[in-house]
Amino acid sequence: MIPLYHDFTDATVLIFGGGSVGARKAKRFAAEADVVVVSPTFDGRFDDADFPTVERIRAAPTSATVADWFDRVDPALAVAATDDSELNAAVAETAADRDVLVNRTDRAGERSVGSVVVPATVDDGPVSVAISTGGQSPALARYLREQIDSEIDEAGNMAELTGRLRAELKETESPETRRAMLRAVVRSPAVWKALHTGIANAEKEAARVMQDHRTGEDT
Ligand SMILES: C[C@@]1(CC(=O)O)c2cc3[nH]c(cc4nc(cc5[nH]c(cc(n2)[C@H]1CCC(=O)O)[C@@](C)(CC(=O)O)[C@@H]5CCC(=O)O)C(CC(=O)O)=C4CCC(=O)O)c(CCC(=O)O)c3CC(=O)O
Ligand SMILES: NC(=O)C1=CN([C@@H]2O[C@H](COP(=O)(O)OP(=O)(O)OC[C@H]3O[C@@H](n4cnc5c(N)ncnc54)[C@H](O)[C@@H]3O)[C@@H](O)[C@H]2O)C=CC1
Repeated sequence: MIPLYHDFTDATVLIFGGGSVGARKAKRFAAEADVVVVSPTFDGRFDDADFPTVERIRAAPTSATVADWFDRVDPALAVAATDDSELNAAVAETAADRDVLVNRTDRAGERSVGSVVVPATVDDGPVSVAISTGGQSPALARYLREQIDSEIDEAGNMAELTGRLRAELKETESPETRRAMLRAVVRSPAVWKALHTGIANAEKEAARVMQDHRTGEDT
């Protein structure tokens, strides 16, 4: 399995199963995609006040009718999240036939081409860290996510700050100098510390680090 980030803007994700797992995946994908959930029953968390907008269709597809739902919805990704492993298998098979990505939630191994796993993720602004245990231990993925979450405080602001500096330095510096300066800024404890007190302070500290670097001083 090779990690990739996939853009789901304007794409549809079709989820079979409206239980707790279907709800978790629906919430995840609704951050970007149009989500359609097909299920005879829906978990209470679909009614939570902060639950994103998803289309709920009350129906119980069978292995014979799964393909009709693919025709109707034309998804970029299908999620098999029912508690019926035969139906989940039919979803995976139909997706494979149509070159549609598939996330099978009731399987940790025996994946086929086009299958994806949903990692545990930490987001901070434009920064996102994804953790997979290769399907071995989702509980560990969750634990590591919690650890990393507290460790990358301010990473989003650091990304925005160095993103801006990077654009500026592209105009003025050689690639070698730019790389050395940006590496120095993201490694500077003083810049990380300054981020906690506001972006303006961090900008000043970064300018100092870059200047020190330009004149060859130790940063
Ligand atoms: C293969 C994968 C397929 C996929 O869903 O993409 C998969 C499969 C299975 N999960 C199972 C169980 C649990 N899953 C979680 C939690 C998460 N599971 C997620 C992903 C994945 N789960 C993919 C692999 C990711 C990887 O590579 O590590 C996370 C990371 C992302 C998300 O789902 O959003 C999310 C944490 C989100 C977060 O908190 O950040 C917990 C922990 C908990 O709930 O506290 C438990 C109970 C403890 C345990 O069993 O470990 C079972 C057994 C079901 C049964 O008992 O029948 C199967 C099927 C099987 O193992 O056969
Ligand atoms: N990947 C993961 O992170 C996890 C995966 N699982 C797996 O996911 C499966 C679902 O787990 P939960 O959501 O907790 O179960 P659940 O029992 O809460 O939900 C199952 C849902 O599937 C629906 N369903 C049943 N037949 C259907 C059909 N023919 N078409 C569409 N929907 C149908 C049910 O109405 C229900 O809403 C479990 O069987 C388990 O194997 C469980 C825990 C975590």
